Amino acid sequence: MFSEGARKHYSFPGCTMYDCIVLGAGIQGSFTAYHLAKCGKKTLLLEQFPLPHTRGSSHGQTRIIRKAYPEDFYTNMMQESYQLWAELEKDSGTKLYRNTGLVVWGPAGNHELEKICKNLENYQIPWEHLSQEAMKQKYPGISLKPGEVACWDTSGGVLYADKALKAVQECFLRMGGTIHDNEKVTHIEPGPMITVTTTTTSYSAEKLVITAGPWAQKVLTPLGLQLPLKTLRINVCYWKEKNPGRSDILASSPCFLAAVSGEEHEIYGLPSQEYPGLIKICLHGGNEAEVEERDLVVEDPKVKDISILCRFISNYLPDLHPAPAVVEQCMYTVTPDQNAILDHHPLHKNITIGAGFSGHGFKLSPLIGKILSELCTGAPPSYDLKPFQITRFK
Ligand SMILES: Cc1cc2nc3c(=O)[nH]c(=O)nc-3n(C[C@H](O)[C@H](O)[C@H](O)COP(=O)(O)OP(=O)(O)OC[C@H]3O[C@@H](n4cnc5c(N)ncnc54)[C@H](O)[C@@H]3O)c2cc1C
Ligand SMILES: O=C(O)[C@@H]1CCCCN1
Repeated sequence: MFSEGARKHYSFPGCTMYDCIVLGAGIQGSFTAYHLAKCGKKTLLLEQFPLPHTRGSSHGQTRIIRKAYPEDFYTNMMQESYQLWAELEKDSGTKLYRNTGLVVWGPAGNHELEKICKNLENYQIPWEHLSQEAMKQKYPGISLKPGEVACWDTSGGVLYADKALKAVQECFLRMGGTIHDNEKVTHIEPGPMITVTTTTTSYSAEKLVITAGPWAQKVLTPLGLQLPLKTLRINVCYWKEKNPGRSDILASSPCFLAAVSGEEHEIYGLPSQEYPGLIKICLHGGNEAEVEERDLVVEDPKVKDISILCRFISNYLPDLHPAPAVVEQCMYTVTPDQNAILDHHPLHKNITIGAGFSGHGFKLSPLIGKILSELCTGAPPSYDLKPFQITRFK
């Protein structure tokens, strides 16, 4: 180990030293690097692709933000996450959040829906119960079925995802951080001083954080760690009005989550943003796919996501064409319980891992970055991390 003074001057030939290296400049790695730089750590953020890119999980213009969660720890964490988003808006001078409200609907008595309402109530977050009739008044374009009810989370809305990623990376650079993009990490040599080799050169650091998104398992296998992560290819679908400008679905749509009876997966939607005249509605799920091979669709998909969505549109949003107008792709990395992994490598304690955000990690990312930076520097964690520990998997 080097003393603080020695460290400033020491470097292996061709091997620059940092306090911390963060592998992966998606939203989680970028926020981790930002928090590390905020703590005064000399931090390098490494990214395999030229930035910005669309091959991982953090691209695109929009993501849902909400406090409505069935798990109370998420509702609790979202309170601070909203504050951190507001701080980033202020620091970057960029608007990143649009408050549209969020509707969650499902059959009356649905267990998850009841837990959501209970959490909003317990945390004193303004919310409303909406009957089928009340929904018809508020959102005539959404047609609930008899026996279905909704919960209205007033804090819900849209995060401008690509602007957020750019903003956090710019703030990190302004604090003295370093980003090297177009530079893939090809080897990690663990030890008290970790050596990270890339396609360009080598670096060393006392601490490493791995936030590799759908590449996480590929990075962790050579480090002797197998995690129960699955990578899913998600079809991001945009839908058009049958009579453009005639219904008010595009103008007044909230964000929504729907638990449809008889369907295994949730469906979600966001107001029109990316493509004028189109609204984004997707399945919270997809088919397993290797991240590098996601464009090579060879077999019949197990999850018939597009047909499920077409059926849903016909039943619930009859003013829209029941066939997608645009389909794009994104990747989920899911764990068996859909909670992320935020933990140290079991053998190499100076390596911290953030993985498996299971399709809902964007809204939490300012806080995830803070938690990963705490794990990395050895500061006491701000939250109980039991739901995120590796040891929960047998
Ligand atoms: C369709 C879709 C909809 C979603 N909707 C929502 C939503 O509404 N609300 C919400 O909160 N969340 C949502 N999410 C989830 C959220 O977007 C993800 O949880 C989040 O983006 C994950 O970020 P990440 O940094 O872990 O992964 P990524 O963004 O994939 O970042 C990982 C990075 O690591 C880099 N990398 C990997 N290996 C290497 C290597 N060897 N060397 C260098 N770099 C490497 C990759 O290139 C990549 O840039 C959604 C996700 C998808 C796909
Ligand atoms: O994180 C969210 O709020 C949504 C829920 C549905 C799937 C996509 N992500």
